[in-house]
This record gives sequence, structure tokens and C-alpha cells, in this order.
Amino acid sequence: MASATLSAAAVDEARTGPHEAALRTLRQATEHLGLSDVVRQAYAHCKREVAVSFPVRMDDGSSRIVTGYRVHHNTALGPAKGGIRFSQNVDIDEVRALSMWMTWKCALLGIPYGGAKGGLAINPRDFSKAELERVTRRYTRELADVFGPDKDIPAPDIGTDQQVMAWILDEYSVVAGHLAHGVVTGKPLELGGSLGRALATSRGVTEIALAAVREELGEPVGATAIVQGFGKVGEGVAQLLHEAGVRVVAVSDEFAALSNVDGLDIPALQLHVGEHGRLEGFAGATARERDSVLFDEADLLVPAAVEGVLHEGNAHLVRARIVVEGANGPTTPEGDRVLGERGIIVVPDILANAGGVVVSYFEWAQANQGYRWSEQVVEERLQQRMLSAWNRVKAFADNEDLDLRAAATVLAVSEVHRAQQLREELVAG
Ligand SMILES: NC(=O)C1=CN([C@@H]2O[C@H](COP(=O)(O)OP(=O)(O)OC[C@H]3O[C@@H](n4cnc5c(N)ncnc54)[C@H](OP(=O)(O)O)[C@@H]3O)[C@@H](O)[C@H]2O)C=CC1
Ligand SMILES: O=C(O)CCC(=O)C(=O)O
Repeated sequence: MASATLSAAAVDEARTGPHEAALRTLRQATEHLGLSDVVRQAYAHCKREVAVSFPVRMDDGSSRIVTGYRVHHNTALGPAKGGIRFSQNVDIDEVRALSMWMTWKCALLGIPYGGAKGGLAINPRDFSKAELERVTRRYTRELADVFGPDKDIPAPDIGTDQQVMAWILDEYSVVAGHLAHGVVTGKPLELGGSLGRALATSRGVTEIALAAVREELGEPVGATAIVQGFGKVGEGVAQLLHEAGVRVVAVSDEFAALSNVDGLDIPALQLHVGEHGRLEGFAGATARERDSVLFDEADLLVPAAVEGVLHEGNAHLVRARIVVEGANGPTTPEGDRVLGERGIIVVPDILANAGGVVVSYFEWAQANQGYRWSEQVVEERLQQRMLSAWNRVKAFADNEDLDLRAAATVLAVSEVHRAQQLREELVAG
């Protein structure tokens, strides 16, 4: 059996930062479009980067210094949009990459937003609810000039949720002097959130995964899937694939992995996670070493956790036929190359996981209209946007002989560049 041990070179490669990965894809896209080096450089840089550092009072009376960021990559198409992540791994390199991917994602889906991302370098598990509230409110105050319904609209990401969005909404509204519903998305329904937002990213990933299976392998009922990550995105993907008749044969979270070749009982697993907060201890499955399930045989592999999990050191072990990126940046450029050479199709993040920002846009539009859409309307409009983006990217990839990531990025960069040129011409030389 192949070994998952990494060579020294592969370990180095696996550490290729997400920003470097984003820059390489950008270079490929600008070269394909014949854009000048000045233009490439314009999109390689972020428009605005804010770093903040502040003390937070802990429940025991001590203080901790917390560091965070908010980055706007490009705002040619509209206000900066993107999630806020609370994770120990947050650094400026990661946030830059994530903000650039937001620019391309919004452009690809035809949403009038630019790209942003933010985060705090904390492990939210180390903080009580009251401490998290103080951290979030202080971060919001530090960025009160940066955020705004027409300027920069945060949303949930790793380690954040609707409650964090509610605190941002409240703190921002206090500073602004009025209730600003449009300043965040992914907020609770009671505060103007949208029906369908909680499952939107997972629903979009599932639509794209089913479309990819239909295109490449045939009818999805009875197909098999592995889902990495069982958080806001991964759990919903497992649920919706299961509901669509796909056998989810393995799942993992930060601490454990579970598999069952006959298909996991996802509703029972959801009840278990609801009760215990983690996958560990679920009875109806085999407990596995966490990352080993990535290399099980399946039709679909959906990495829906963190960056860089598929890389040069392990991509040769993947036995899935289609990888659908629920997470942002789960595949490094070298991992991508290895998967491509092996004929494994990779559906890129900026297409596959765009359902979240699509429904965030619907939420923002509803807040601005002061009128709530039904869940059915939200879901139909989401499905229509996702499938039309999938068809567009697939046709372009086939016509231009590009892989799906290159095709999606070329389409997105050309969209942004057209707007950028109309607003402010970028001249080479
Ligand atoms: N939320 C959204 O709307 C969107 C999210 N995304 C992207 O999707 C990804 C997941 O985000 P989201 O679901 O919101 O985040 P959550 O914090 O809700 O969930 C993250 C999940 O990943 C698990 N995890 C962390 N590290 C690993 C690991 N090494 N192996 C396996 N599982 C791991 C966590 O496990 P544990 O709970 O045990 O720590 C948790 O189950 C991120 O890349 C995010 O940027 C993209 C578009 C929109
Ligand atoms: O819903 C949003 O606005 C942003 C979601 C996000 O951060 C992402 O798509 O990576």
C-alpha cells in the first residue's frame, strides 16, 4: 500500500503559502488573457490592508493581546465582501489569499462585490462566550471606519457564526448611530438574516458536485463521497449529498475520522455531533486516523475544512475521481498538478463554494429592500446561479483547453479587469 509519509521536499511544498498559490493562479490567468505585467501586479496587490492589535479582558481578570486583520483585495465591482475567520492559523498571508479568491468568486458569480477577508489569530475554543463577545466588539470598533453596508460587508467563516455576526451588527450600529442591517450577512433571521443562508454554501457545493458527477460519471444516486470537515460547510454537504442519494462513506473533523463503506447514517451522525460537538465516539462507523480517509476510494472527495490539505506529498494517494473544493484553497498548486496529471477533476473553490456569498448577496439585497424572500425563492435563485456558473466554466474550459480552476479564474479576472479599465485605465509600460 502507498505510504502517506512526506519527503522533505514535499513537506516544504506543502507549506507553500496560500497567497503564493493565489498569485500563481493569477499569473496563469493574466498570461492566458495576454494582460501586461503591470496589470498582473495590480491584481497581485491588495487595495487595502488593516492589521489591528488590542488587549482583551479575560473572565479571570487577566488580559490577552489579540491580533487581527481585514484586507480588501479589489473593489472594482462593488463593496468589499468576505468572511471573518477566528483561527490560530490566521496571518496576513492567508488573509490576502482569501481576499483575492473572494474577488474572483464574486466576479465569476456575477455578484456586484469586490473581495475581502478578515480574521483574528485566536482559537475560539480558548475563549468563553463572554470573552468572544468582547473580542468581537473590540475588533469591530477597531474596524468601524472600514466596515459599512456600502463599503465592506463581513460574513461568517471558520470559527465564526451568526452570533458573531449579531455582535458585529450591534457594535457597528452603536458606532454608526443607527441600526445597519446591511453591514453583515450570515446574521440571525431575527436580525434580518436570509432564509436559506445557513445551508447556502453547502447547497451550492452539493449542486456543483452533483452536476460534476452527472457530467463525468452519470447518475449521482448511489455514487460515493468523502467529506473532510464537519463544520458549517462540511456537515451540510454530507447532509445534502445523503439526501440526494449519494453514499457518504467517510467524514472527518479536526480530531477524528469515521468511515463506513455502506454509507454513514448522516442524520444519526448529525444528532451525535449536535449532542457531543464532535465526530469522535459515533457508534455506526469505523474510527480512522484523521487524514487517512482522504485517500479512500470514492467518486467524490469534498475537502471542506482548511487550506493546503491536498499537496505534492499526498495528491498521488487520492483515489477519488472528482475533488470538489468546499474549503478555500484546499489544494496547493503542485497538488493540483499531480491530480490533473492523474486525470482527477478538481472543481475549484471560487466556483464550488460560492453559494455562501451568493445568498449573502441575496441577504444584503433583502436588507436593502426591507423585504424578505421565501426560502423557496432563495434556493431556486441560488441553484440557478450555481448551475449557470458551472455550465459557463465547463464550456470555457473545454473550448480553451484549460482545467476548471484556470478557466474559472480567467473568466473572473477578465470580468474584474473590464470593470477596472472602465473606472481607471491600467496602462502597461
Ligand atoms: N461558512 C461559509 O459560508 C463558507 C466557508 N467557506 C470555507 O469552507 C471551509 C470551512 O468553513 P466553515 O465550515 O465555515 O468552518 P467551521 O469552523 O464551521 O468548520 C470547520 C470544520 O473543519 C474541521 N477541521 C479543521 N481542521 C481540520 C483538519 N485538519 N481535518 C479535518 N477537519 C478539520 C473542523 O473540525 P473541529 O470542529 O473538530 O475543529 C470543523 O469541522 C473554510 O475553508 C472556509 O473558508 C467557503 C465559503 C463560504
Ligand atoms: O458570505 C460571504 O459574504 C463570504 C463567504 C466567504 O467568506 C467565502 O465565500 O469564502
